[in-house]
Amino acid sequence: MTPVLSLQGSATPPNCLPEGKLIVLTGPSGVGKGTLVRALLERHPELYFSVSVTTRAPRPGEIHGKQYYFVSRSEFQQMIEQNKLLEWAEFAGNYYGTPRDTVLEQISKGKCVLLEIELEGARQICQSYPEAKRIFIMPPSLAELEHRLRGRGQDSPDAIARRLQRAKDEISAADEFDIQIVNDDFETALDAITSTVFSFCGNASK
Ligand SMILES: Nc1nc2c(ncn2[C@@H]2O[C@H](COP(=O)(O)OP(=O)(O)O)[C@@H](O)[C@H]2O)c(=O)[nH]1
Ligand SMILES: Nc1ncnc2c1ncn2[C@@H]1O[C@H](COP(=O)(O)OP(=O)(O)O)[C@@H](O)[C@H]1O
Repeated sequence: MTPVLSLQGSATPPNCLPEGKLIVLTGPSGVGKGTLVRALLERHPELYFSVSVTTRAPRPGEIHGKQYYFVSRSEFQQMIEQNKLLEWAEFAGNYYGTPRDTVLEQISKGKCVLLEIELEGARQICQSYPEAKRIFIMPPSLAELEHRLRGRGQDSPDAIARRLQRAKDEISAADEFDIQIVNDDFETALDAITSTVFSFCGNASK
C-alpha cells in the first residue's frame, strides 16, 4: 500500500500554556494506560481527557468520539495539512493524533488536560510545550506485558508482535520522562498517577 503520509508530525516552536495544565501519559501498548486513565477519570471527572483521532479500525465495543475519532487515512492526512493536530505519529501501521483546537480550548479554560499517547507524540509535545508534565507507565516485565496484550484478546497475533517490538524502544526511552510509574499492583499505580496529576495541576484540576 502506498503511504499517504510522508511527513512525521511537525514540531512547532515552544508555546506557553497560560491557564490550565497539560499532562502526557505514555507507555508500551498493553501496560494498562487505558485502564488506568478510565479509573482516574471515574474518580476525577473534572480532568479533561483528549480523545484522539486514529486510522485504526474500531475494536468491538469502541465508539466513535469516545475511545477515538475513527477516520480514513485521507481524512487524517487532511487534518495534518490543515494543521488540526497538535501532534501525530504512526504506530503499528496506523496513524494517531491529538486534535489541536479542543485541547487548547480546554487549557485556556483552565482545565487539566490529559493526553494518552505514544513515544513520538510525547516527544513532539515536549518540544512544543516543554512545561507539560510527562509520565511514563512501565510494565513489571516484558513477559507480563505480553501476557496482558494476549489476555486482552483485542489484537491479531501480528498486531501483538508489532506492539511488543515497539515496546522495547519505548521502555528504553522511559528516562526522558519526568516520572516513571510501574503498573504492577493496579491500585498502587493508580494512586501514584493520581498524586502526580494533582500535585502538578493544583487549581487547574478543580
Ligand atoms: N502520538 C499519538 N499516539 C496516540 C494517540 N492516541 C493514542 N495513541 C497511542 O497509540 C498507541 C496505540 O493505541 P491503540 O491502538 O489504542 O492500542 P493500545 O494502546 O494497545 O490499546 C498507544 O500507545 C496509544 O497511547 C495520539 O493522539 N497521538
Ligand atoms: N496492574 C495490572 N495488573 C494486571 N493486569 C492489568 C493491570 N493493568 C491493566 N491490566 C490489564 O492489561 C490489559 C491491557 O490494559 P490496557 O489498559 O488496554 O493497556 P494499554 O491501554 O496500555 O494498551 C487489560 O486486559 C487490562 O485489564
